[in-house]
Amino acid sequence: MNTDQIFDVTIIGGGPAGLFASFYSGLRELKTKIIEFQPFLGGKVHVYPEKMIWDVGGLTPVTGTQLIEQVVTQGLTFDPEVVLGEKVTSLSKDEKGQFILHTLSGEKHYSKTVILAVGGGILKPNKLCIDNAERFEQTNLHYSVKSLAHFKNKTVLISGGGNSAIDWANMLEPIANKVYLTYRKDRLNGHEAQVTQLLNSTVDCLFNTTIKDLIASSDNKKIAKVLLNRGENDEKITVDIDEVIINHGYERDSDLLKNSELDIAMENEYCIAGSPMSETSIEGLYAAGDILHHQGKLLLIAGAFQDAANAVNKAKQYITPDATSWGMVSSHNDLFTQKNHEIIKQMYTV
Ligand SMILES: Cc1cc2nc3c(=O)[nH]c(=O)nc-3n(C[C@H](O)[C@H](O)[C@H](O)COP(=O)(O)OP(=O)(O)OC[C@H]3O[C@@H](n4cnc5c(N)ncnc54)[C@H](O)[C@@H]3O)c2cc1C
Repeated sequence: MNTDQIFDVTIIGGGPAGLFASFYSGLRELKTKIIEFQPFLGGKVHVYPEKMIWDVGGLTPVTGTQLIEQVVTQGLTFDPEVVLGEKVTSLSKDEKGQFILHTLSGEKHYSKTVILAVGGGILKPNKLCIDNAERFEQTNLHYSVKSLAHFKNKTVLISGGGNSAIDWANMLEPIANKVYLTYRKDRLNGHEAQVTQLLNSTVDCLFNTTIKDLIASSDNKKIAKVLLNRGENDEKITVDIDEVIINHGYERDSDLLKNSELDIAMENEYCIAGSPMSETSIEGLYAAGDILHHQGKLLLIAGAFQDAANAVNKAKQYITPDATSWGMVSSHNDLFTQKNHEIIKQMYTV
């Protein structure tokens, strides 16, 4: 990879916002690069691959996995350069006003404009604070649910009392043999309807308990039992389990914004204070998706798409001031003539 090339637009983050920005940037005929920390594209949706998503306009309910497939395919329509497994650590501008993106690997990337689509930063699940717990991560200790089928007819213990833990408990209840929920407090901390559903279900809620120890199977490969402590008297409870799911929230790595020498106006510790047109306080630097706050913000994937298109349109006009303020709609856009031709041919070829 030649990182000396100057791109028109470099998008940091390959979630829904970054991928739609990539598609739209291609539609506006901008030379585009995406840099993503994870070894895969799709962003935070990977946290909930099997959940149903209903509120993306024009899509009947899709699973997280199906949405990822769609946004990745769309995002790659115009063959952007994609750099995976790379963390952008800071941003600066050179004397010509071009952006330099500094990365953890030491590579530098150069761009006329940058779109920050970094969501809430790099998400790392808070791990279970038990010595050597990580050895079970290859077998039956999970920090997310990748496949509901994996838990079919199993005895599952979920640790956590927030929305995600409650959600997984409700989703796994009809599939698993038995679901336990351990939570350190005496009351759950989730949406009312979901909490009511959980409390009226067969899920066994073990309030005021915390995981004290993981007891291994005889071959030492899996967790066989979980030892819980209850309340101030340290009452001990042992639960036989097949699978353990930990949902203790996420640590956010937002080093990029903290380390950058550009004075990017922030709304709070995590969100960029931008305009409804996705502009930031820095010329040529735009933002889209969860990272961006503005007056008309819709904190949904649907809102991320609008931010992304606005960011690209602004980038286009920054580079070419007399360019139109938005791109030609796709149904009339000549860019798609060849692609449409191929699709129609496939549709009508028996
Ligand atoms: C459990 C759950 C359920 C949800 N359900 C829905 C729903 O039903 N409908 C809905 O509309 N929304 C839902 N959301 C919210 C939705 O997932 C987010 O709004 C959406 O993912 C935001 O997209 P994004 O591209 O802004 O950020 P993200 O999806 O967070 O993507 C940001 C990407 O940037 C990368 N990145 C961050 N920092 C760097 C860096 N320094 N260098 C390189 N890469 C970096 C990250 O690795 C990540 O891949 C849900 C969220 C959760 C957690």
